[in-house]
Amino acid sequence: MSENKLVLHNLSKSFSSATVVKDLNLTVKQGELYGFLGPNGSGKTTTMKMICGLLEPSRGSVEVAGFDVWKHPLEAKKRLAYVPDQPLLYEKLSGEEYLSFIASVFHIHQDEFQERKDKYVEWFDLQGQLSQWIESYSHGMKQKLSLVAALIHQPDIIFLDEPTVGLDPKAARVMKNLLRELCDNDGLTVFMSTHILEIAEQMCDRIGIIRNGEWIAEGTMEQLRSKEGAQDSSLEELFLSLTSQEAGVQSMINEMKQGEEGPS
Ligand SMILES: Nc1ncnc2c1ncn2[C@@H]1O[C@H](COP(=O)(O)OP(=O)(O)OP(=O)(O)O)[C@@H](O)[C@H]1O
Repeated sequence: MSENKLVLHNLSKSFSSATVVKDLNLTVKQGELYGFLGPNGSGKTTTMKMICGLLEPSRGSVEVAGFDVWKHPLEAKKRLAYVPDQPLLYEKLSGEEYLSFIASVFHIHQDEFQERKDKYVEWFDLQGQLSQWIESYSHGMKQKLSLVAALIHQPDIIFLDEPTVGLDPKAARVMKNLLRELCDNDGLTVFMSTHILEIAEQMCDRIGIIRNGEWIAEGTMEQLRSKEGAQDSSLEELFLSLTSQEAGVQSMINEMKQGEEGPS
Protein backbone atom coordinates (compact mmCIF):
# COMPACT_ATOMS: atom_id res chain seq x y z
CA MET A 1 0.00 0.00 0.00
CA SER A 2 1.37 3.41 -0.96
CA GLU A 3 2.26 5.72 1.91
CA ASN A 4 1.89 8.70 -0.42
CA LYS A 5 -1.83 9.21 -0.86
CA LEU A 6 -1.60 12.14 -3.24
CA VAL A 7 1.18 13.06 -5.64
CA LEU A 8 0.91 15.91 -8.15
CA HIS A 9 3.52 16.17 -10.92
CA ASN A 10 3.54 19.48 -12.78
CA LEU A 11 -0.26 19.53 -12.78
CA SER A 12 -1.52 22.22 -15.17
CA LYS A 13 -4.79 23.34 -16.72
CA SER A 14 -5.38 25.79 -19.53
CA PHE A 15 -8.74 26.96 -20.78
CA SER A 16 -8.92 28.76 -24.11
CA SER A 17 -8.59 32.08 -22.38
CA ALA A 18 -5.77 31.35 -19.93
CA THR A 19 -3.65 28.87 -17.95
CA VAL A 20 -5.34 28.74 -14.55
CA VAL A 21 -3.28 25.98 -12.85
CA LYS A 22 0.48 26.01 -13.44
CA ASP A 23 2.90 23.17 -12.74
CA LEU A 24 1.67 22.21 -9.27
CA ASN A 25 3.88 19.65 -7.50
CA LEU A 26 2.91 18.17 -4.16
CA THR A 27 3.07 14.99 -2.05
CA VAL A 28 0.58 14.31 0.76
CA LYS A 29 1.20 11.33 3.03
CA GLN A 30 -1.21 8.94 4.72
CA GLY A 31 -2.91 10.42 7.79
CA GLU A 32 -2.18 14.05 6.86
CA LEU A 33 -4.87 16.70 6.93
CA TYR A 34 -3.92 19.15 4.21
CA GLY A 35 -5.39 22.63 3.83
CA PHE A 36 -5.56 23.95 0.27
CA LEU A 37 -6.04 27.71 0.31
CA GLY A 38 -6.12 30.58 -2.13
CA PRO A 39 -8.11 33.69 -3.01
CA ASN A 40 -11.26 33.47 -5.17
CA GLY A 41 -10.46 32.30 -8.67
CA SER A 42 -6.97 31.07 -7.79
CA GLY A 43 -7.58 27.56 -9.16
CA LYS A 44 -8.56 25.42 -6.15
CA THR A 45 -11.73 23.86 -7.58
CA THR A 46 -10.07 23.35 -10.97
CA THR A 47 -7.20 21.53 -9.23
CA MET A 48 -9.53 19.37 -7.14
CA LYS A 49 -11.57 18.41 -10.20
CA MET A 50 -8.40 17.32 -12.02
CA ILE A 51 -7.29 15.31 -9.00
CA CYS A 52 -10.65 13.54 -8.73
CA GLY A 53 -10.82 12.67 -12.43
CA LEU A 54 -13.59 15.13 -13.34
CA LEU A 55 -11.51 17.51 -15.47
CA GLU A 56 -8.67 16.40 -17.69
CA PRO A 57 -5.31 18.08 -16.99
CA SER A 58 -3.68 19.93 -19.89
CA ARG A 59 -0.31 18.75 -18.62
CA GLY A 60 1.19 16.79 -15.75
CA SER A 61 -0.27 13.93 -13.73
CA VAL A 62 -2.02 12.99 -10.49
CA GLU A 63 -1.53 9.85 -8.40
CA VAL A 64 -4.06 8.87 -5.75
CA ALA A 65 -3.03 6.05 -3.40
CA GLY A 66 -0.37 5.00 -5.91
CA PHE A 67 -2.66 5.01 -9.01
CA ASP A 68 -2.54 7.51 -11.83
CA VAL A 69 -6.02 9.03 -11.86
CA TRP A 70 -6.10 9.39 -15.64
CA LYS A 71 -4.40 6.09 -16.56
CA HIS A 72 -6.07 3.88 -13.93
CA PRO A 73 -9.26 5.81 -13.14
CA LEU A 74 -11.22 2.95 -11.54
CA GLU A 75 -8.42 1.95 -9.19
CA ALA A 76 -7.85 5.57 -8.16
CA LYS A 77 -11.56 6.39 -7.79
CA LYS A 78 -12.17 3.36 -5.57
CA ARG A 79 -9.77 4.94 -3.11
CA LEU A 80 -10.97 8.54 -3.12
CA ALA A 81 -14.08 10.49 -2.24
CA TYR A 82 -14.92 14.01 -3.38
CA VAL A 83 -17.36 16.33 -1.64
CA PRO A 84 -17.93 19.38 -3.86
CA ASP A 85 -18.90 22.77 -2.48
CA GLN A 86 -22.39 22.37 -3.97
CA PRO A 87 -23.76 18.94 -3.01
CA LEU A 88 -24.59 16.88 -6.13
CA LEU A 89 -27.24 14.38 -5.08
CA TYR A 90 -30.17 12.54 -6.64
CA GLU A 91 -33.03 14.69 -5.41
CA LYS A 92 -35.77 12.13 -6.05
CA LEU A 93 -34.15 9.54 -3.79
CA SER A 94 -34.52 9.46 -0.04
CA GLY A 95 -31.34 9.84 2.03
CA GLU A 96 -31.55 6.12 2.87
CA GLU A 97 -31.91 5.15 -0.81
CA TYR A 98 -29.00 7.39 -1.78
CA LEU A 99 -26.66 5.85 0.80
CA SER A 100 -27.72 2.32 -0.26
CA PHE A 101 -27.03 3.27 -3.86
CA ILE A 102 -23.52 4.50 -2.99
CA ALA A 103 -22.89 1.30 -1.01
CA SER A 104 -23.94 -0.83 -3.99
CA VAL A 105 -21.70 1.12 -6.39
CA PHE A 106 -18.72 0.37 -4.15
CA HIS A 107 -19.81 -3.26 -3.45
CA ILE A 108 -19.93 -2.75 0.31
CA HIS A 109 -21.15 -5.70 2.33
CA GLN A 110 -24.57 -5.08 3.92
CA ASP A 111 -23.30 -5.49 7.52
CA GLU A 112 -20.43 -3.06 7.00
CA PHE A 113 -22.75 -0.60 5.28
CA GLN A 114 -25.23 -0.75 8.16
CA GLU A 115 -22.52 -0.25 10.77
CA ARG A 116 -20.87 2.71 9.04
CA LYS A 117 -24.19 4.32 8.09
CA ASP A 118 -25.50 4.12 11.67
CA LYS A 119 -22.29 5.62 13.02
CA TYR A 120 -21.99 8.58 10.64
CA VAL A 121 -25.73 9.31 10.48
CA GLU A 122 -25.77 9.55 14.26
CA TRP A 123 -22.68 11.81 14.29
CA PHE A 124 -24.43 14.21 11.95
CA ASP A 125 -27.87 13.95 13.54
CA LEU A 126 -29.56 12.78 10.36
CA GLN A 127 -31.47 9.80 11.84
CA GLY A 128 -34.90 11.41 11.60
CA GLN A 129 -34.49 12.60 8.03
CA LEU A 130 -33.21 9.59 6.10
CA SER A 131 -36.65 8.51 4.87
CA GLN A 132 -37.38 11.91 3.29
CA TRP A 133 -36.65 12.80 -0.32
CA ILE A 134 -33.38 14.65 -0.72
CA GLU A 135 -35.15 17.50 -2.53
CA SER A 136 -36.76 18.42 0.79
CA TYR A 137 -33.38 18.74 2.56
CA SER A 138 -31.83 22.08 3.49
CA HIS A 139 -28.38 22.90 2.09
CA GLY A 140 -26.75 21.90 5.38
CA MET A 141 -28.57 18.55 5.46
CA LYS A 142 -27.45 17.85 1.89
CA GLN A 143 -23.89 18.72 2.86
CA LYS A 144 -24.06 16.31 5.80
CA LEU A 145 -25.49 13.53 3.62
CA SER A 146 -22.68 14.11 1.09
CA LEU A 147 -20.13 13.70 3.88
CA VAL A 148 -21.75 10.49 5.12
CA ALA A 149 -21.86 9.14 1.55
CA ALA A 150 -18.19 10.04 1.06
CA LEU A 151 -17.18 8.09 4.18
CA ILE A 152 -19.34 5.01 3.51
CA HIS A 153 -16.78 3.29 1.25
CA GLN A 154 -13.86 4.08 3.59
CA PRO A 155 -11.73 5.95 1.07
CA ASP A 156 -7.96 6.31 1.54
CA ILE A 157 -8.26 10.03 0.84
CA ILE A 158 -11.16 12.45 0.90
CA PHE A 159 -11.29 15.76 -0.99
CA LEU A 160 -13.49 18.44 0.49
CA ASP A 161 -14.26 21.70 -1.29
CA GLU A 162 -15.40 24.27 1.28
CA PRO A 163 -16.83 21.61 3.61
CA THR A 164 -18.19 23.90 6.32
CA VAL A 165 -20.31 26.09 4.03
CA GLY A 166 -23.93 25.62 5.04
CA LEU A 167 -23.16 23.63 8.19
CA ASP A 168 -24.45 24.90 11.52
CA PRO A 169 -21.84 25.38 14.28
CA LYS A 170 -22.55 21.98 15.84
CA ALA A 171 -22.25 20.12 12.53
CA ALA A 172 -19.08 22.06 11.66
CA ARG A 173 -17.57 21.04 15.02
CA VAL A 174 -18.62 17.40 14.47
CA MET A 175 -17.05 17.43 11.03
CA LYS A 176 -13.77 18.90 12.31
CA ASN A 177 -13.53 16.38 15.16
CA LEU A 178 -14.52 13.46 12.95
CA LEU A 179 -11.96 14.26 10.25
CA ARG A 180 -9.17 14.74 12.79
CA GLU A 181 -10.08 11.46 14.47
CA LEU A 182 -10.22 9.57 11.17
CA CYS A 183 -6.80 10.94 10.19
CA ASP A 184 -5.18 10.19 13.56
CA ASN A 185 -6.79 6.81 14.28
CA ASP A 186 -7.75 5.29 10.93
CA GLY A 187 -5.04 6.73 8.66
CA LEU A 188 -7.49 8.66 6.46
CA THR A 189 -5.88 11.44 4.42
CA VAL A 190 -7.83 14.67 3.95
CA PHE A 191 -7.29 17.35 1.32
CA MET A 192 -9.55 20.29 2.03
CA SER A 193 -10.10 23.74 0.59
CA THR A 194 -11.55 26.43 2.80
CA HIS A 195 -11.74 30.19 3.08
CA ILE A 196 -12.20 29.89 6.84
CA LEU A 197 -8.60 30.33 7.88
CA GLU A 198 -9.28 29.75 11.55
CA ILE A 199 -10.46 26.23 10.70
CA ALA A 200 -7.43 25.56 8.52
CA GLU A 201 -5.07 26.81 11.23
CA GLN A 202 -6.73 24.67 13.93
CA MET A 203 -7.13 21.49 11.91
CA CYS A 204 -4.46 21.14 9.26
CA ASP A 205 -1.05 19.50 9.53
CA ARG A 206 0.16 21.31 6.43
CA ILE A 207 -1.12 24.18 4.36
CA GLY A 208 -0.60 25.12 0.73
CA ILE A 209 -1.59 28.53 -0.65
CA ILE A 210 -2.01 29.16 -4.37
CA ARG A 211 -2.48 32.38 -6.24
CA ASN A 212 -3.11 32.52 -10.00
CA GLY A 213 -2.69 28.74 -10.12
CA GLU A 214 0.81 28.68 -8.58
CA TRP A 215 2.11 27.84 -5.12
CA ILE A 216 3.07 30.90 -3.15
CA ALA A 217 3.55 29.08 0.17
CA GLU A 218 3.53 25.48 1.32
CA GLY A 219 4.35 23.77 4.62
CA THR A 220 3.42 23.56 8.30
CA MET A 221 2.26 26.68 10.12
CA GLU A 222 5.76 26.94 11.64
CA GLN A 223 7.35 26.77 8.19
CA LEU A 224 4.97 29.41 6.79
CA ARG A 225 5.67 31.69 9.72
CA SER A 226 9.41 31.35 9.47
CA LYS A 227 9.31 31.86 5.69
CA GLU A 228 7.48 35.13 6.24
CA GLY A 229 9.64 36.04 9.23
CA ALA A 230 6.48 36.44 11.33
CA GLN A 231 6.66 34.13 14.32
CA ASP A 232 3.46 35.33 16.02
CA SER A 233 1.25 35.69 12.97
CA SER A 234 -2.07 33.92 12.58
CA LEU A 235 -2.82 32.10 9.34
CA GLU A 236 -5.18 34.94 8.42
CA GLU A 237 -2.37 37.48 8.70
CA LEU A 238 0.04 35.27 6.76
CA PHE A 239 -2.57 34.62 4.08
CA LEU A 240 -3.35 38.31 3.64
CA SER A 241 0.31 39.18 3.51
CA LEU A 242 1.18 36.40 1.05
CA THR A 243 -1.77 36.82 -1.29
CA SER A 244 -2.06 40.56 -1.32
CA GLN A 245 -0.89 42.33 -4.42
CA GLU A 246 -2.17 45.67 -3.30
CA ALA A 247 0.35 47.80 -1.51
CA GLY A 248 -1.24 48.86 1.68
CA VAL A 249 -2.66 45.57 2.89
CA GLN A 250 0.50 44.78 4.85
CA SER A 251 0.31 48.19 6.44
CA MET A 252 -3.37 47.55 7.18
CA ILE A 253 -2.38 44.31 8.95
CA ASN A 254 0.29 46.15 10.90
CA GLU A 255 -2.26 48.78 11.88
CA MET A 256 -4.70 46.08 12.98
CA LYS A 257 -1.98 44.50 15.11
CA GLN A 258 -1.11 47.83 16.69
CA GLY A 259 -4.81 48.42 17.39
CA GLU A 260 -5.04 45.03 19.14
CA GLU A 261 -1.98 45.80 21.26
CA GLY A 262 -3.56 49.10 22.31
CA PRO A 263 -1.94 52.54 22.64
CA SER A 264 1.58 52.54 24.01
N1 LIG B 1 -14.68 25.76 -17.55
C1 LIG B 1 -13.96 26.88 -17.47
N2 LIG B 1 -13.67 27.62 -18.55
C2 LIG B 1 -12.92 28.75 -18.48
N3 LIG B 1 -12.38 29.22 -17.33
C3 LIG B 1 -12.63 28.51 -16.21
C4 LIG B 1 -13.41 27.32 -16.20
N4 LIG B 1 -13.47 26.85 -14.93
C5 LIG B 1 -12.76 27.71 -14.18
N5 LIG B 1 -12.26 28.70 -14.95
C6 LIG B 1 -11.41 29.82 -14.49
O1 LIG B 1 -10.33 29.28 -13.77
C7 LIG B 1 -9.97 30.15 -12.70
C8 LIG B 1 -9.91 29.34 -11.42
O2 LIG B 1 -11.23 28.97 -11.05
P1 LIG B 1 -11.54 28.02 -9.79
O3 LIG B 1 -13.02 27.79 -9.76
O4 LIG B 1 -10.65 26.85 -9.87
O5 LIG B 1 -11.07 28.94 -8.59
P2 LIG B 1 -11.25 28.75 -7.01
O6 LIG B 1 -9.90 28.97 -6.42
O7 LIG B 1 -11.91 27.44 -6.73
O8 LIG B 1 -12.21 29.95 -6.66
P3 LIG B 1 -13.27 30.16 -5.45
O9 LIG B 1 -12.47 30.33 -4.20
O10 LIG B 1 -13.94 31.43 -5.84
O11 LIG B 1 -14.19 28.97 -5.44
C9 LIG B 1 -10.98 31.28 -12.69
O12 LIG B 1 -10.41 32.40 -13.34
C10 LIG B 1 -12.14 30.72 -13.49
O13 LIG B 1 -12.83 31.75 -14.17
